Amino acid sequence: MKLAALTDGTEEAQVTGFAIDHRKVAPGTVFGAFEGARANGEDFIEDAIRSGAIAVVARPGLTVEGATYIADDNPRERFAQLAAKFFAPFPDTSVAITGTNGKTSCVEMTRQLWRMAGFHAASIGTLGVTTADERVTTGLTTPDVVTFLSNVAGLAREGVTHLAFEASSHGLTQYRTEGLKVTAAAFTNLSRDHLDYHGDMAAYFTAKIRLFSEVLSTDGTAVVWADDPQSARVIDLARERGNRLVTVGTQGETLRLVGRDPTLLGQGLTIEAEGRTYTVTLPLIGAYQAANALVSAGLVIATGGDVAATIANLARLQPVRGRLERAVIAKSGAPVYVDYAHTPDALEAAIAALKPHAGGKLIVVFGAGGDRDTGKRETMGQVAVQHADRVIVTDDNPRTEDARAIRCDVLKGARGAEEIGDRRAAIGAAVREAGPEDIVLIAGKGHEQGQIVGDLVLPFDDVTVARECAA
Ligand SMILES: CC(=O)N[C@H]1[C@@H](OP(=O)(O)OP(=O)(O)OC[C@H]2O[C@@H](n3ccc(=O)[nH]c3=O)[C@H](O)[C@@H]2O)O[C@H](CO)[C@@H](O)[C@@H]1O[C@H](C)C(=O)N[C@@H](C)C(=O)N[C@H](CCC(=O)O)C(=O)O
Ligand SMILES: Nc1ncnc2c1ncn2[C@@H]1O[C@H](COP(=O)(O)OP(=O)(O)OP(=O)(O)O)[C@@H](O)[C@H]1O
Repeated sequence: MKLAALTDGTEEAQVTGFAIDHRKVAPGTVFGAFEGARANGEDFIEDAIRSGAIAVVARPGLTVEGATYIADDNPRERFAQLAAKFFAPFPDTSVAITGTNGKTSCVEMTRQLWRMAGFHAASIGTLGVTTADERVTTGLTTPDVVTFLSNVAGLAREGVTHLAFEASSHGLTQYRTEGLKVTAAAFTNLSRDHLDYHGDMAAYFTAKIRLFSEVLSTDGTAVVWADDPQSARVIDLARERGNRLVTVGTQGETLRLVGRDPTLLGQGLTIEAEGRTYTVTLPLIGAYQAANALVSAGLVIATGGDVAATIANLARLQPVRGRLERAVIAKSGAPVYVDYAHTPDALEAAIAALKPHAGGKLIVVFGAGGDRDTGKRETMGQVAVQHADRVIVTDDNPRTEDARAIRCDVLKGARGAEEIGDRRAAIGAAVREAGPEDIVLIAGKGHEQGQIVGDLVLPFDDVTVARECAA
């Protein structure tokens, strides 16, 4: 493709690709030079041109010699728009999910629900680029703009028509997904996070809400978890812009959750929609998984899905990897869950989610990582003993620290807890000793596949180990 086709100019040079890192520039590349948090891409313009860049997108006022200079007050946005023209076409239906928690769960569930409805669907997020056949990790929740747009185009070439992706606040601030038409956007919730990057809550919320104020197509639909205190602002914004609205939750109007009955293995949901009442058994547990399932159903309905069929399909949702994932049912009948919770808040949320489902004891196995925030260890111990009935403190990526010393820190807050350093032995004790009405929670690793000891990553998967212990 000629550069002129992208810029509407007259440049004859052939574009071969896009890059925002000068080390990835090849002959024919359009280079985006942006000021970042750690480095300034403008410092690498000359290197990029030496490597063959034919155009540079950057802020106005620079001296660029030897390549076409595309100056723009918002170079990240301009770069993304040009890259989108280069990489297009994309799937017809692309939806984005933002919020502090629940993004990964929602993209996974939305993809599953679309597939059940017969669409060729994919998702992009923390767990990677996922299709029916494979999952490829990118390392970020919202990949950088070139990785994102090239992957989305690749999915379209494979025949994917429906894409759900996570829009992190970093991704939104850095215009990583610009240029892709977003047909529906969902908001899950807002709580404190990432203030190191955004500065304060107002800036963080502004970053998130850009999904609705600028990224969502003006003829698109806003899907909102209406029970969150910040949802009113998203709803107001959607109304101001004339977007269609789908609201879900106990305060929702499109899908109103009027009943939730936790059982040992799932939860019955009663949902009012379009003047009818539906009941469905969600095979996932915890109030927030019900919330994520409803947001995902909202997205599917927002993109043309049938209301009754979508609600019925909730009964067939598979757990998201490492997110309150039921690994196995112990011989006694006790379900064993694996969750990624590795902070005090997340541990408390995971225990709170499971507690109403347990007729007997809630048994928690967890540890704290080495070479990381030491302050959270005692608090995690406190949270565990306060909310669970039996607590086993074990190892979780001790890294270069003494594993016993880490456990000791956790145990300072966890009076009455047991200590079993070896993670396999700890999981084994919990799984074998759980009674028929009990629930086991193995927290901390979720989808991760290793135990980091020193500089070594020893293969370790909580789900596999739980299954082996239950066999
Ligand atoms: C804070 C942040 O988001 N950083 C990301 C961002 O960096 P930045 O634009 O600030 O880049 P920088 O390192 O200051 O460099 C500026 C520019 O110079 C370029 N450069 C830099 C060095 C060089 O030698 N040559 C060169 O060309 C860089 O490619 C960049 O374009 O752009 C880089 C290239 O795309 C990303 O790799 C980098 O992600 C870092 C590794 C990261 O850890 N990001 C995390 C915080 C993140 O984005 N997380 C979110 C949210 C996760 C969540 O919700 O939990 C996510 O979406 O994953
Ligand atoms: N709707 C929700 N409301 C509150 N907490 C939630 C919700 N969904 C998930 N969580 C909590 O957040 C954790 C992470 O869930 P999930 O991975 O879906 O979120 P995320 O926004 O993608 O976060 P990350 O990018 O860190 O993976 C869960 O283990 C749970 O503790």
